[in-house]
Amino acid sequence: GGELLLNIGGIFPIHGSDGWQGGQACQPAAMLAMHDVNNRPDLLPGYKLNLAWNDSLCEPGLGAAVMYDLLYNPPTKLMLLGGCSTVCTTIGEAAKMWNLVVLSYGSSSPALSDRQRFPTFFRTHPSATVHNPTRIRVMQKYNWSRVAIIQQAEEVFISTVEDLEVRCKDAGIEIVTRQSFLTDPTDAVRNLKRQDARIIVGLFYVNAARRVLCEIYKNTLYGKSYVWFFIGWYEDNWFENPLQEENLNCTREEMRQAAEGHMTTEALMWNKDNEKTISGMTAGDFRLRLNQALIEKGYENQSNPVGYQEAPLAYDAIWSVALALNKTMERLAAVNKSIEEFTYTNKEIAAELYKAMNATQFLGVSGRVAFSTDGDRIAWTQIEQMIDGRYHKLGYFDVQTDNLTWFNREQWIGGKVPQDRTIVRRQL
Ligand SMILES: CC1(C)CO[C@@H](CC(=O)O)CN1
Repeated sequence: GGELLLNIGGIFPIHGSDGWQGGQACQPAAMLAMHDVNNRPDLLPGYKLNLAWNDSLCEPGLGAAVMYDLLYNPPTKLMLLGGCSTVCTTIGEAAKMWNLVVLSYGSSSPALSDRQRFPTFFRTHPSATVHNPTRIRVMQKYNWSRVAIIQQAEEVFISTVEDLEVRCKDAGIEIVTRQSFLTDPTDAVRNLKRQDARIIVGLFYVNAARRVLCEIYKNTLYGKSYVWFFIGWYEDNWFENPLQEENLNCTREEMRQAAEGHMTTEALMWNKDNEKTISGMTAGDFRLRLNQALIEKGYENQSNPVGYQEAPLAYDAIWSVALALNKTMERLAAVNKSIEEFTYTNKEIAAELYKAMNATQFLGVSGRVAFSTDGDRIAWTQIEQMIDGRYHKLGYFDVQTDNLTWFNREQWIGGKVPQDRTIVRRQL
């Protein structure tokens, strides 16, 4: 009691049906962090962090209205917390008019790495381009220098492929063909077959992935001569889901056959379970507390809510805000200034808040939290392979140290690594 409040605004995608409703698990995770940072006597002494938030439904227009409501109503907010990519591209571009740092726990769009458009934007959620150095590293491990790409025509995948093309060129890896489709992948997959593609990177949302997989089966673009790279954040049994409802004319067994052996890449969002983090919790401890919080919110099976996977990113986002505010208050005190002087036109304090956020470095429940100069989360990735219908961890990759941890668990049909092209044997 009696402490002054440090106010921040929050925008969470909770309801709605478009995009990602990750606020369902991320808002409860953020509240756990609010409780924890406010119970730390060494953080924000004399103050309490206060989060005023509302639901964006992952709709940019509504997200903008929520932001205006937060900014045009007292008290002054020191920073904004954002959710999905579509909302953050709106909020992130507008925030500079109020000199506000925006920190997102749930946006993967590569477009958000543009410091010209988003000068004060940071994210604890890595960009979708985080997969690309990992894909290249695995290709190099198996000497694959001739690959193909197939993607859904969505902004996030278009900009991810552009980044992948640049990296392939730098690595001397030839892209024999790049196929894209809007909703029906039939022609795109058939063209892959025609071009004799063997090592193929596929970028699409999970419902499109099921359609691609069925086409893979029908074109026999699977088995010992092919390697597919899919995205790793689909739900585990994603290819056994409602095949009838999406009028896929492949049986469960055919989908399993086509899926056997494919590899996936994804960003690590949960730290190794046994490591103590800045809050004193391990990621395992956090999981238990999150599950309890979700049960209290009425989610009977705690992994039910959207955003469960990303919850550590929201928890660590609040810690990032608290640490940045703490550092800013110390630096202002040293020149006899106070954070209470902050207004939406005070560029000096805004610059201090930006510098503090930019320098963030701590071990959170989502792993090491640090930002690139573009405000992007620097994250580890993990590589898995579908073996006998189940995902097996093959290894981890840390792009910062170019360190690939490999468990040698991969399995190839016939025990031979697939080739990236047809080998023509000269008749002696
Ligand atoms: C890994 C995923 C599902 C990618 O999309 C993010 C949502 C978004 O980018 O809008 C949430 N996390």
